[in-house]
Amino acid sequence: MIKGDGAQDAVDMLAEARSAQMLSEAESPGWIELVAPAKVNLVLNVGDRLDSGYHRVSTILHALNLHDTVFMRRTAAPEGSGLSVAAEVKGRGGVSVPEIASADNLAAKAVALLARAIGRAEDERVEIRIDKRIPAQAGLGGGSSDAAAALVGACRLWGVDPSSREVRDAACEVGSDVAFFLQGGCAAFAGKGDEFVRSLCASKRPVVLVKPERGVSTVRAYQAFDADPVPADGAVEAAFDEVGSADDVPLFNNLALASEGLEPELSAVRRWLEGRCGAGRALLCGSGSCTFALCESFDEAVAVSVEARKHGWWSRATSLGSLKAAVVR
Ligand SMILES: C[C@](O)(CO)[C@H](O)COP(=O)(O)OP(=O)(O)OC[C@H]1O[C@@H](n2ccc(N)nc2=O)[C@H](O)[C@@H]1O
Ligand SMILES: Nc1ncnc2c1ncn2[C@@H]1O[C@H](COP(=O)(O)OP(=O)(O)OP(=O)(O)O)[C@@H](O)[C@H]1O
Repeated sequence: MIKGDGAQDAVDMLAEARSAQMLSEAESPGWIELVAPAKVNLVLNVGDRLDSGYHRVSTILHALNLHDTVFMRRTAAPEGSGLSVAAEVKGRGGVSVPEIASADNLAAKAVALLARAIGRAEDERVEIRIDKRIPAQAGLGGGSSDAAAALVGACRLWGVDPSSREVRDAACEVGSDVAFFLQGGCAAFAGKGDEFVRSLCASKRPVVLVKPERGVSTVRAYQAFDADPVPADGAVEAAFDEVGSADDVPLFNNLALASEGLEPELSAVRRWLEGRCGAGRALLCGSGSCTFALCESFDEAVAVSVEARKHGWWSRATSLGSLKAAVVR
């Protein structure tokens, strides 16, 4: 639900109070707290469709300081009951969360996959609680980041090495963006988006995020791309191979046109942001429906965000950062 400025402030304050309550809960024995950052794709260069149905991509992803918070603990379960994983999601800071059944939650799926991969057969219950500040179906990778954080959390609870092959394989099986969140900062990935190529020097640049109410399904965006593919240009390929710093990456996303075709409001958001932050500074986040724009200062990002909310759009001022899925407490 989109709210006006005053209502938004009240919701933010209430969310912080509730969050503090959850933190003290997490401080009780057995709970660990993890950070699960959002991402943007500075470059998303979609190529051929592979036999697997996935597309070959070259992408440069960057973590944001906007993040979900994931709480986890394990408790004993009756003998013979095996492993059960329960995940619960609560929207924070004005983010409304779709109904996600525990078994469908990407964080719960990731933990179950890892247990299978390492042959863990204890009778136990793993509980996951997610404070969600990253909107869903936004192209910000929220579900994927929660999954990466849950993998890191399970490693801590079970004494598993988070850099092990089993963790990497479980990440790739859950989704193509998950591997990035284990890496964090700014990094180039290839394959279906899950093959690490190299790290780039991360930026701290302020950004503003703007999302219309409706989301975009990633599957539908790639289908629309196939119906009318947009080729990458040579300069983008060179940047993918050579640029060393996030601040020097030229923004590019050849999936954006397909998403804009599915959701015409996305072009309006992009044009509106270009008018405020400058041409070439605004880009769709992955498959959308969120668009980000690079700003000169945090003050500018806040001012644009306040304006965007007046249009009924969800918006946040944040910045690029070096976060990755990690235990914080
Ligand atoms: C748009 C991006 O977010 C950019 O980082 C990713 O490419 C998508 O990442 P994701 O949400 O983790 O996507 P996945 O859960 O792996 O895939 C969802 C669906 O998107 C399509 N998909 C995804 C990645 C890819 N390289 N090619 C695809 O065609 C497939 O139809 C797939 O079934
Ligand atoms: N923990 C989770 N958080 C958010 N969505 C989840 C989660 N687990 C499962 N989902 C499902 O995944 C769908 C996509 O959610 P997500 O927020 O990751 O989208 P996205 O930002 O477009 O992803 P991406 O950028 O990786 O394409 C949601 O519609 C929801 O049904």
